Amino acid sequence: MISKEDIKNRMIQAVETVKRTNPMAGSITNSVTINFVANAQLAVGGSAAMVYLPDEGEFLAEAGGATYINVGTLLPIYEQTLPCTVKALYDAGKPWVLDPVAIGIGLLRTQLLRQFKEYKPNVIRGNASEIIALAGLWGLEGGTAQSNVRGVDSTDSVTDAEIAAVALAKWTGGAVAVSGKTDLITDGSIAAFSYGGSYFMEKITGSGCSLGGVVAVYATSASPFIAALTATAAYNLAASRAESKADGPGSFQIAFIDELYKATAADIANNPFEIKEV
Ligand SMILES: Nc1ncnc2c1ncn2[C@@H]1O[C@H](COP(=O)(O)OP(=O)(O)OP(=O)(O)O)[C@@H](O)[C@H]1O
Ligand SMILES: Cc1ncsc1CCO
Ligand SMILES: [Mg+2]
Repeated sequence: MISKEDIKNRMIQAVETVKRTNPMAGSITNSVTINFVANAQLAVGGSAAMVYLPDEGEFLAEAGGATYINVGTLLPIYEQTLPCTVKALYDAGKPWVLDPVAIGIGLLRTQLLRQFKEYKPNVIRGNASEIIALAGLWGLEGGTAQSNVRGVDSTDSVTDAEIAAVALAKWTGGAVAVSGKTDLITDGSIAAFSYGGSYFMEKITGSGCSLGGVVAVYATSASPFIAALTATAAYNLAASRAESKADGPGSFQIAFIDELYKATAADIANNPFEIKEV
C-alpha cells in the first residue's frame, strides 16, 4: 500500500502545480451554484469556464486539462450536450469528474447517468445517497435499485456508501469521493477518510458542487485519487477555519472562499486523514 508520506507529498505537488500553472477546467454544471463553483476553482488557482451547448462542451473537453460535469439542473439541450462532451473526453483520454446530483429525479437524468457508465468518469463525487444510487443504476455492488436521494440531499451516512464507492472505483479505474461529516475517498484498493469541515457546509448550497469543480482543477495535475483527496482536504481545512470566523451561513460562505485561497500546500496535506486497504 502507498504510504501516507507518499500521499502527502503528491498532494503538495498537486496544490503547488495548480497554483503555478493556473490550469483550465471547464464545467457543465447546474444553474443554482455555477458562480460558487467558478469562484472556488479560482480560489485554489485554477481557471474556470462554464458552457451549456454541445459544440462548446466538446471544445472545452479538448481545451481544458479536465472537465466537471454536474447534472443538477438539466435543460432539454443537455440531452445533446452531455453525451457528446463525455464522449469527447473519453476519446481524448481527458480526466472528467461526475457529480450525479439528485439521481433518481426525472427520465432525462436517469437516461444520461445510465449512459455515462461506458465513458468511465475518472472521479465520481457525490453525497452518500447519490453514490449508492449510481452504483444501483449501473448494476454494481453496494447499490440500491431505489434512490434514497431526497432532492439534492443525502439520507444515508458516508460509511453506508463504502461498498458502492469501492465498486464504482473498480469499474471506472478512477476514484470516488463520498462527502459528508467525514469524507471517504477510494480508488478501489485503498480508502482515505478525511476529517474536518463544518456543519455550515450543509447550510449553504453548492458545497458539494464546488468541491467537484475543485476536484476537476486538481485532476488536471494529479491522479484521480490524489485530486479527490487533495480537494476534499482543502475543503475540510478551509471550512473548519471559516467556521471560527463566521456569524452564520452568509458570512461563512465568504470566509470559506478566503480560507480556500489562503490554504498552503502544506496546510492542505497536513489536514488530518487516515488510510486503509479495502
Ligand atoms: N456535517 C458536516 N460536517 C462537516 N463537514 C461537512 C458536513 N456535511 C458536509 N460537509 C462537507 O461539505 C462538503 C460538501 O459535502 P456535502 O455532502 O454537503 O455535499 P452535497 O450534499 O453534494 O452538497 P450540494 O449538493 O449542496 O452541493 C464536503 O467538503 C464535506 O466534507
Ligand atoms: C439546490 C439544487 N437544486 C438542484 S442542483 C442544486 C445545488 C445543490 O446540489
Ligand atoms: Mg450535491
